[in-house]
Amino acid sequence: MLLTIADVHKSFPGADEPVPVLRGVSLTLDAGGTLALTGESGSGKSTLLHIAGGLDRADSGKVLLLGEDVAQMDERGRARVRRGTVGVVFQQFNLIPSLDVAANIAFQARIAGRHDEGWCRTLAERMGLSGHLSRYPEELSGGQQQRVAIARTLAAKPKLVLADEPTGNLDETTAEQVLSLMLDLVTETGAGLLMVTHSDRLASRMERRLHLALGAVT
Ligand SMILES: Nc1ncnc2c1ncn2[C@@H]1O[C@H](COP(=O)(O)OP(=O)(O)OP(=O)(O)O)[C@@H](O)[C@H]1O
Repeated sequence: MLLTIADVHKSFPGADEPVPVLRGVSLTLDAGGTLALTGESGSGKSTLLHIAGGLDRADSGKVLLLGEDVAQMDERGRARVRRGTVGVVFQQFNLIPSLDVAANIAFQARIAGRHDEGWCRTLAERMGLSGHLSRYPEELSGGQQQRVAIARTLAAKPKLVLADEPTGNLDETTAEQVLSLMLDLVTETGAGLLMVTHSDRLASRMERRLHLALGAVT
């Protein structure tokens, strides 16, 4: 199993007392599997995604990433697991404005020590970015920028891809196209994908779907 989350609880500090955000959430994700996470605004989707990838820590429960319990790790341990296993795609593309497309795509893989020029070229081709490699992010459309962001994440060959509304800033047609590319590539690389989305249509493209309401799976 790639990811196992078992009975995870998480609260954030409130004005008087801690506010529970996740109340005993469990899920599993296989390598090569795709899981959509839906739910109302504030239901805890992003919090769960962050905990799944070791970006934040659960108060209690288990978060097993390839068998290692991330929930019990300190910040250093979680950072090691993140670098080795996890790739994140955000709604805001978060590209580096001073780097061209080729350098943006290679950036995370270089940091992780897993840069592979051939794989970067393949990703750029598959994402329809080959003709834009020496352009800068500000010279690209939103859909192109998000394709760069996805290529950058996949360039580091993550085993778990976490995506927080990755197409939330795109129009519906572009969103569908970008999601198709991401799903193809994730499936081909054998990674698992956990994606937060507000869109029923996009969620229906994933193998499984989990709905959160008030911090619990319904
Ligand atoms: N760092 C934080 N400190 C305090 N409260 C937080 C923090 N992060 C999230 N919350 C609170 O936790 C709740 C769940 O937030 P979360 O972002 O996980 O929801 P979401 O389902 O992803 O919402 P949206 O769809 O609007 O992005 C919200 O009430 C939010 O205000």
